[in-house]
Amino acid sequence: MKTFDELFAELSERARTRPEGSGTVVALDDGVHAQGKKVLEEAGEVWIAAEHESDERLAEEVSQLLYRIQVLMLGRGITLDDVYRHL
Ligand SMILES: N=c1c2ncn([C@@H]3O[C@H](COP(=O)(O)OP(=O)(O)OP(=O)(O)O)[C@@H](O)[C@H]3O)c2ncn1[C@@H]1O[C@H](COP(=O)(O)O)[C@@H](O)[C@H]1O
Repeated sequence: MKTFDELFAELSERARTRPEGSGTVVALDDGVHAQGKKVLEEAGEVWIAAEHESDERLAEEVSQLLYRIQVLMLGRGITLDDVYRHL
């Protein structure tokens, strides 16, 4: 189990060290356009799960959306503080 901040730290490290086999490295190399499409896709899956699926499935879809949001943030080079300033 990990928090939002811990996942961001882990993904930042993946971006820095680019380990072989990392899906995050591939997603970052795909660029911001593809990263944005993934955010939209996952957001749609969250919506569908919220209306039609179990709490467990919804939680899983939300986790994937949070992951895709973080990949997009890293793709654009913004930090958690850049976002938290607006909360
Ligand atoms: N939390 C996640 C996470 N959530 C979602 N995903 C990716 O998103 C996919 C699910 O999204 P989709 O619904 O688009 O599934 P899919 O269509 O079957 O997958 P694709 O063909 O689109 O890749 C998963 O198969 C993962 O590839 C994640 N990939 C990685 N993480 C975490 O990120 C960290 C770094 O991971 P790596 O970079 O892979 O080492 C680790 O802690 C992982 O647990």
